Amino acid sequence: MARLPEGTLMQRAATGLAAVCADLLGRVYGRRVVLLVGSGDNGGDALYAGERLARRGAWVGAVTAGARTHEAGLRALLEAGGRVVDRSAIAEADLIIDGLVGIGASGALREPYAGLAEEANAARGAIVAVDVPSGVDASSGRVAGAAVRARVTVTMGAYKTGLLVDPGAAVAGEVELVDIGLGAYLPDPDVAALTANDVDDLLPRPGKESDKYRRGVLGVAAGGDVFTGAAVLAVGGALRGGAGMVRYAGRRAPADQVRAHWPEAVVTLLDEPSVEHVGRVQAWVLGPGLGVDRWAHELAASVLASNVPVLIDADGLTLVAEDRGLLRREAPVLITPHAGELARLLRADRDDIEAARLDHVRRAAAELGVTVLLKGSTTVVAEDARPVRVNTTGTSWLAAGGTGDVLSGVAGALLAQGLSCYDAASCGAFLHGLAGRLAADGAPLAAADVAAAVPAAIRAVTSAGP
Ligand SMILES: NC(=O)C1=CN([C@@H]2O[C@H](COP(=O)(O)OP(=O)(O)OC[C@H]3O[C@@H](n4cnc5c(N)ncnc54)[C@H](O)[C@@H]3O)[C@@H](O)[C@H]2O)[C@H](O)CC1
Ligand SMILES: [K+]
Repeated sequence: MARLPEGTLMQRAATGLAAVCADLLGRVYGRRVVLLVGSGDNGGDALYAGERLARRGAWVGAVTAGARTHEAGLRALLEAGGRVVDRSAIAEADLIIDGLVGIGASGALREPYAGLAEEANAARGAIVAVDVPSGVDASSGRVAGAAVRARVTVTMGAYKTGLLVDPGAAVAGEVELVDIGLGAYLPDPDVAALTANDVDDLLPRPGKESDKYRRGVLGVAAGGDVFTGAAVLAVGGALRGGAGMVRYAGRRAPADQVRAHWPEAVVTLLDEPSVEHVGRVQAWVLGPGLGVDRWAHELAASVLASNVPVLIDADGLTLVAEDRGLLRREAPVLITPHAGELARLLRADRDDIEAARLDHVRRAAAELGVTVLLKGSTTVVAEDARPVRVNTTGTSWLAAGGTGDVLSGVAGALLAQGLSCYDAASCGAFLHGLAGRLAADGAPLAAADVAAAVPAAIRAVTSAGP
């Protein structure tokens, strides 16, 4: 990389930051801006942005929180007409710029930083965080104590992992990237996010020589006498996810429901808990609504005895948590737990998993020797020796019963079409999240709407262009 004069990167960062703040304020002249300034370069960014806003006529006050303050930045602010103020100014601000700490932070915010973060959160002014909201660990999204809750985070050079993964993502607000000319030098090589173009490249498409068998046949072993709907939703996801054919295998009640909803599916009514006579499939989805009784356990063992990839979800995960030996097989396994299910599998605490999702998803992949898709407000996919893929689509409206069953069907269909567990899981999560957004469009959705919106999501990634 060519050498840049000292301070150039910070000037670029401050210019981008000031532009976002000015946009948010609408009119800059006469508005009150308070800077929370820590002792490092994060505070420097805030001071130089404050200088720019002061030159445009804003009243700018800096609350200096650290033992030291970025000297040149403070001088620039004072020369532009800004001032140092005490913390009582926070409550009256139209805009608060959080420059307490950035990527140089370690551990929970100490005082007076923690108290300042709380005061800013309680104030009426919008908060713009510099690089990351202070209190969020930039490399993992962990929040160990107090954290700033930003309206917008202006991040420098590259998206930090902590802005994509909860709980960090939840307090980052809208994330604006400022290109400071570092290109691809900053991103964490252990974390990646698929773009629409990546998904477009990975998605299997039927060719001239395709027929329903060659496109990929998915087996679905799901649903029981209690949860018949899970079977219907998983099959629906699979049909919309592009499986050439779906073979459903199960008990009477769910089988009747699947037949009624999906005449396209080939239904085998099981008298015995075995899939031996179901016919050839290229992958299985095992578990949604299956139950956890002896019959379900035997059916799970029969599916896992096959030599094709298996996606395990919901009750299937409870069964393998009780009998981890079921996971010992040659063919690949993809598990799709939420935090509670992963807690049972790892004999860990659910809250610990929620607080450090990246660490736990990596640990699960390594310890269990399978691909892991951890569901939640940010879905993450891990496989040993690969970067964790963080899903960037999705919406809070997807937190609704049955949406996980649809995801199983979509990702299972991609497995049956020949994608690896890693790609099927991450493309499945991407499409499912996008389908959720399209289906919700700002209002509640039902899981069946998500399955119905999967083709529109596929069309959207296809037309995203290079
Ligand atoms: N890296 C780049 O190319 C650019 C970075 N920019 C900005 O600079 C910050 C990183 O600055 P740095 O000085 O390294 O660290 P911080 O300002 O994040 O914080 C260090 C400072 O804070 C104290 N501290 C650490 N942890 C805590 C804590 N838990 N509680 C209280 N105080 C804490 C520590 O003692 C240090 O004094 C980066 O984020 C960008 O904003 C520029 O944009 C230019 C390019
Ligand atoms: K910050």
